[in-house]
Amino acid sequence: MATPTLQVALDLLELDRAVEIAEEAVRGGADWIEAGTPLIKSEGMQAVRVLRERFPEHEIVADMKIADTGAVEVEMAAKSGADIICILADADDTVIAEAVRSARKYGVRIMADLINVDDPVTRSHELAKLGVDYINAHVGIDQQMIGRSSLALLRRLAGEVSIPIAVAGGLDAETASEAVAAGASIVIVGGNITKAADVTGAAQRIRNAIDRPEIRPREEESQEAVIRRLLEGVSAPNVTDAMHRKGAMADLISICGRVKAVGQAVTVRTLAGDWAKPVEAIDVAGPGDVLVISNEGRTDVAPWGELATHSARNRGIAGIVIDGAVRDVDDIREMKFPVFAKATVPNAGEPKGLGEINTEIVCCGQVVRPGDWIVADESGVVVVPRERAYEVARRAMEVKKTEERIREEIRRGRTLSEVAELLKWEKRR
Ligand SMILES: O=C(CO)[C@H](O)[C@H](O)COP(=O)(O)O
Repeated sequence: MATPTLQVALDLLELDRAVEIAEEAVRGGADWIEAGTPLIKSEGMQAVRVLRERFPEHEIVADMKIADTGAVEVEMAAKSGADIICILADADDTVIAEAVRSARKYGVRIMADLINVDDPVTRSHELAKLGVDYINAHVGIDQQMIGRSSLALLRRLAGEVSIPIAVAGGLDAETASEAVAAGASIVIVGGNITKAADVTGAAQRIRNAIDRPEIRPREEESQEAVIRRLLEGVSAPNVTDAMHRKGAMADLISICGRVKAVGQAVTVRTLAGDWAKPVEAIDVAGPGDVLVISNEGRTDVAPWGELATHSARNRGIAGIVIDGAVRDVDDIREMKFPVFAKATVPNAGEPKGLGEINTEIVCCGQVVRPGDWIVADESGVVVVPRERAYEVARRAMEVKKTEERIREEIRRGRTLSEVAELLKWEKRR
């Protein structure tokens, strides 16, 4: 078997950063360098020209995702220095044929990207007949976030397609290894190299994995377990970033400081100071749940205190969120239990039993339904609608990874404004 090719996809907006990351990735063993679609949209063909100039010995891939005017776009990329140019596999045959004719004229190759193609096997046969050089079994970044897998797509194609197959979409060292074992000759990796603080190390790990592919048995994980694992690995700010700055509850503080709670909501609506329903909800909730209590936003009377916290902890409850006040703060702090409240106040109310458990509530400005996911840490509390939990958890993890590289660049001496090119990206109107 020929050595698989490792292609690093530079899906950034800033050319200087992209070049620096490419240099580090090449040191880690990347063979081909891709000007990713966002980079091309941000910097135009200059991105391809600069990469060509800086990496004369490497193949440069221009991920144009061509949908129309195949000849013109191939010509642009070829004249800028690309060796391989990407086209959408579901572009019309007229576009593909023109792109291929143009590619032959300029001595470059065409890679067809199967993103969103309904019948990838039939389309791959057609593309091969049209003269395309490579097929890319690609699951796009947004599609990955809802759980679609590039490996599953690759496995449908393996053995069916006569031209070399590339694979792309959320690959890491483990899945890259599986991709080679499943028949990929080109492994395309974006975020899991380019977002790493140590880009060279990340590329090296993937290089080793594809040079010596091995399949390790995977443990099946339920979707709920995946969501929990991902959310436990990110912060509340990562989560609201992933939700376009939505979902954060207002005015809450962490009573015990640096603690974290992740879990599905058991909701409680109670009347000011009536602590019967909050305490009954401890018995309704299971291990790993978060009690979210709406107390009419009142901060002059506490429906929660030390004994309730003790009981919740015994039951394995992950945390408590109260649209109101708590008391016995010194004891709760000793327990280091995740309690988030608006205020502290010494007086309790009475257990009258008014209110309800597990209905939709509004807590600190956010609608919370039973089963919605809660992520709470020292920055505050975020609600994730249960039907979007998997996607948001995946996106939050991507936010965290992106920050890892930015943090590294700041550590090396750039300002945040420089890294993000804030002046360039100020909104014009
Ligand atoms: O073409 C792309 C997105 O449309 C990406 O370059 C491709 O998906 C590889 O990046 P990642 O490994 O982060 O998925």
